[in-house]
Amino acid sequence: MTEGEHVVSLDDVHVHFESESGIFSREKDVVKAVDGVSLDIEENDVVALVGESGCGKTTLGKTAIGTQRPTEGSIAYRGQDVWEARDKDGDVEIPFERIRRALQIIHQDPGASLNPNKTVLHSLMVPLKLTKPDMDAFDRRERVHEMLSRVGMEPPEDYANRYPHQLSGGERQRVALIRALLMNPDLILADEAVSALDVSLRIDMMDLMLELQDQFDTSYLFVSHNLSNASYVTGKADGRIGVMYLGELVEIGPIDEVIENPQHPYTKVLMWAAPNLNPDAEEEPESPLRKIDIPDPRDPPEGCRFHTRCPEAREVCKEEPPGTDVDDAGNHRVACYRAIDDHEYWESPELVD
Ligand SMILES: Nc1ncnc2c1ncn2[C@@H]1O[C@H](COP(=O)(O)OP(=O)(O)OP(=O)(O)O)[C@@H](O)[C@H]1O
Repeated sequence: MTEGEHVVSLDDVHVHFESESGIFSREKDVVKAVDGVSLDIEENDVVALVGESGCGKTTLGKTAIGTQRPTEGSIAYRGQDVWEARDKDGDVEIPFERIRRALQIIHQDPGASLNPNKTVLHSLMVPLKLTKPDMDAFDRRERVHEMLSRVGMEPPEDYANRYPHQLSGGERQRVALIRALLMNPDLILADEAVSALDVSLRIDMMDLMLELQDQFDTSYLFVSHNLSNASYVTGKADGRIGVMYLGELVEIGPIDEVIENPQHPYTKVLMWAAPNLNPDAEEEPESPLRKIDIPDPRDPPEGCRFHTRCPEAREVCKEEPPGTDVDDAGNHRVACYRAIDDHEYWESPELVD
């Protein structure tokens, strides 16, 4: 990788979905699932995206691994535009096939991505055939057994011969993780990958992912509606947390800074809702939101999208969307006027409903 090239770089990415608004209507509604997000993912990075259901986390994650085409903006893998590679447009330095292997996913429901009619051994041989075509069948089998032992599935010979339905949810998720890792990826999108597991298994799975990160030299993009999980995994890995609201990345920064010094009022709301991150929660039983309902993503509010619910909103927030302000080190970004000391926000009247 030459200097300045990130593993994955999203530049002003928009993903808008069109849908018919009604049976008799010819009008198209547009859902702005992702709206103007820029994000760089580095070597051995851990980034978690958090936010309420429907805020665009999965869509942004899929865009980052090249399975969702942006409607505007670009995504590059090690400097190569992913969709130009896919379309064989211009000078393609990294073929799409290589990019697809480098960018992997594990889903919330690994059962859905494992073939129910194939044994664990069969499913795990597939990536090895692709990445190590010269390896013979005996060595492949050994490698699969070694990986099963590595994730605690002992005896591996037994697990290798099982079908997905003969595994628990946690075991299936481990197989999905091994399968992704055997592709030698540079980035794994873990889309709610631990959400379906019970709490102790969740921690085990997150620990395992981080332990294997060093061995496999990969980065992770975690998508989670649960701020506690996201902060656990990024805290352990010294990673970053990105907060999404209605298609926008409203705050991103190193985990300690975001949790200890949240800048966006929406990040503070998410923390209020995560009791283990907010020791004062018992003293603050009232939700800090002005309104509970999330606005319709087909018709997001003008100005700052959060102004309709924000406890700190002022008249000026109804006008221009706030740009992202960056701290001195340039690594904690927040899209809120409150981050700018001399902004006219501070003179603007409070918003009353
Ligand atoms: N293929 C699609 N066609 C139309 N709309 C879509 C499509 N995929 C997602 N959306 C819409 O885009 C918005 C963002 O969805 P997305 O799944 O990315 O959010 P999310 O934050 O991951 O939510 P969740 O946690 O519920 O999965 C939602 O309003 C969703 O309904």
